[in-house]
Amino acid sequence: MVDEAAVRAALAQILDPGRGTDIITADQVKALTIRDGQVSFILEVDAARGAAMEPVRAAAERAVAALPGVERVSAIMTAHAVAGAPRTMPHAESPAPPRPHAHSHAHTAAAPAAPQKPQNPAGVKTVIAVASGKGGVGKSTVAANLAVALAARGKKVGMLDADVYGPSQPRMLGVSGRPSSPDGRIILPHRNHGVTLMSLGLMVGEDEALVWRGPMLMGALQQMLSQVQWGRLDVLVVDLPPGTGDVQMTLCQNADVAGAVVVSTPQDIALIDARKGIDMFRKMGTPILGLIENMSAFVCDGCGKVHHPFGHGGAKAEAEKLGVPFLGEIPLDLDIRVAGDGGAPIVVLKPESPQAEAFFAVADALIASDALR
Ligand SMILES: Nc1ncnc2c1ncn2[C@@H]1O[C@H](COP(=O)(O)OP(=O)(O)OP(=O)(O)O)[C@@H](O)[C@H]1O
Repeated sequence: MVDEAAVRAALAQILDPGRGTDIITADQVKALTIRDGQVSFILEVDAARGAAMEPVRAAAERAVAALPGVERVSAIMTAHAVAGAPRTMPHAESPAPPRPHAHSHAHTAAAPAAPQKPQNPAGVKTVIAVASGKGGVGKSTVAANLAVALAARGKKVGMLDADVYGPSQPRMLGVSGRPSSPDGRIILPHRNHGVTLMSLGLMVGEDEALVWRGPMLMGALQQMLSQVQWGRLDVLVVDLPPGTGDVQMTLCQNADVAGAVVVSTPQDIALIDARKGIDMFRKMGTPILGLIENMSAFVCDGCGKVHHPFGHGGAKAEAEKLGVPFLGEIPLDLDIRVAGDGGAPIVVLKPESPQAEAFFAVADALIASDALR
């Protein structure tokens, strides 16, 4: 297994001729992620030298690919924010998305085309990502309730379940069965609770998705973005896998993401991870629409007292510190879990409940933001 130190050591051999130092010393390598032999990172470059840096990016990718235990490398360049400059310089990877059964293929570096702004799927006005730095903080629960709350407010809503390591939206939105494809290319999504849904879980089953390898996952995500007949949508909510990695990058390269909503519990450790997530989106040039504190307060059934099992207010304080909007608190509540796990989110099941109100408040905050105008 390759580790971070080995990857950094390999990258420290790569010189940026423009600066005269190696890319590690120049602190140009960001968001380094290693997962099961798959390495991804961002190479931060000066906007003016973007094209000239492609050989450096390719060399960095090759250096890491040569390390024992590395199966695939994905390095993308981002430019420092300069007014009017492109946000991300996509590399040309797998333009034709493989079918779900396609064999994994080695990643090869290719020269980038002129920087271009990624396009949203046909008919989709706005794409919003729901992310978390850490697993199990309730990101999918929040995404599902947010989607149905936005639909209840009159928006045309789609949900793309890109949580490829544990696609749970079919279960949460009460949908099952493989989507049909009349011509073998266009995929017809399911629809329930006013939300149009597509999930890798519907194509291959929750368990099978777990054993997929990076390139297949990336191809499947591209396929879900481009081949699903989403129809006209005001907003496509994308439920991302936890953490920072390939899926997040692939999404930002393949859609014009209006912004990311980051879900965290009030705990320190979850917040540290949320911070990393926020950092990655910022590096990708994706705006942060706000932070949501999930599992915030717990109202005891017996005594009616409010408890804070994971602490309280951490996300709000963190949002202030990071200068991102705080979108609201969602209580830790048995009904939220039972409803979500049963296929009808609490916003659908008990729309008048205080728990549903909490989700509606977040949806309203988003509707009021620039992203959904
Ligand atoms: N506010 C809440 N109150 C009670 N239970 C919750 C709440 N939020 C989420 N849960 C429950 O916690 C579990 C994990 O939630 P969920 O799957 O949404 O998390 P996740 O962050 O998407 O996880 P993963 O990253 O593993 O996909 C689920 O059983 C869900 O019903």
